[in-house]
Amino acid sequence: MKTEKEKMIAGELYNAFDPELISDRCNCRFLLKEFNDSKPDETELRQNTLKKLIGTQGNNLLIEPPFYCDYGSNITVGNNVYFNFNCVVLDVAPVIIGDSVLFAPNVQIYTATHPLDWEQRSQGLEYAKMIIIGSHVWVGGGAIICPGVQIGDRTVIGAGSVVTKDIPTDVVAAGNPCKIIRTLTH
Ligand SMILES: CC(=O)SCCNC(=O)CCNC(=O)[C@H](O)C(C)(C)COP(=O)(O)OP(=O)(O)OC[C@H]1O[C@@H](n2cnc3c(N)ncnc32)[C@H](O)[C@@H]1OP(=O)(O)O
Repeated sequence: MKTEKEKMIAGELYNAFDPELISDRCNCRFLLKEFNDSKPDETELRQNTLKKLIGTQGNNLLIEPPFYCDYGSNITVGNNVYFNFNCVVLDVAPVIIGDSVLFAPNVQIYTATHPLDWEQRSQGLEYAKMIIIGSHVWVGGGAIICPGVQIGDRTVIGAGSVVTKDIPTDVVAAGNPCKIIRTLTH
């Protein structure tokens, strides 16, 4: 039988108040506090904390505090990834980010979702859908990436967008809901 954690990662309905998950979130919050309370010149402390916090990371991950996430362990980032101030990643399901990706301030990445059926919601059951962001993507300030979305390589997402559906490679897309506004030729 699957544990609640295994169900969560697999995108199935799970109980978020399972003791193992509560403990994982608590550990994550201690690491976030250490990171977010660090001083600007405590580079080594920040890097060491990020190594413990983020599941898999390439070289040169740079995150401006404050940063928030649910588990950290479900985040995979490639090389040269940058998060500006106040980004939120609800990594209930995996969040996979490619190389050389820029996140402007206040970007929010939500894999977490809840049943639309109120009776299921009131039982405390929830689920999550994986998010994949390709390489060389730039996500503008305040954008919200909704559960299950994939964003293709080299694409630009405009500030304030709500990305509810997949966005292909090599486009500029913006708005709520986020739509392609032009194609990029390189
Ligand atoms: C790490 C960091 O990133 S820190 C920097 C933080 N900065 C940002 O977040 C800025 C993000 N930049 C944007 O959102 C820009 O508007 C861009 C990149 C999307 C502009 O892309 P361009 O292709 O140059 O779009 P352009 O300015 O020509 O606008 C084209 C149309 O899209 C609209 N548009 C542009 N940006 C947006 C947006 N964010 N939301 C909604 N509509 C938009 C324009 O109003 C215009 O509409 P119109 O044709 O009806 O007049």
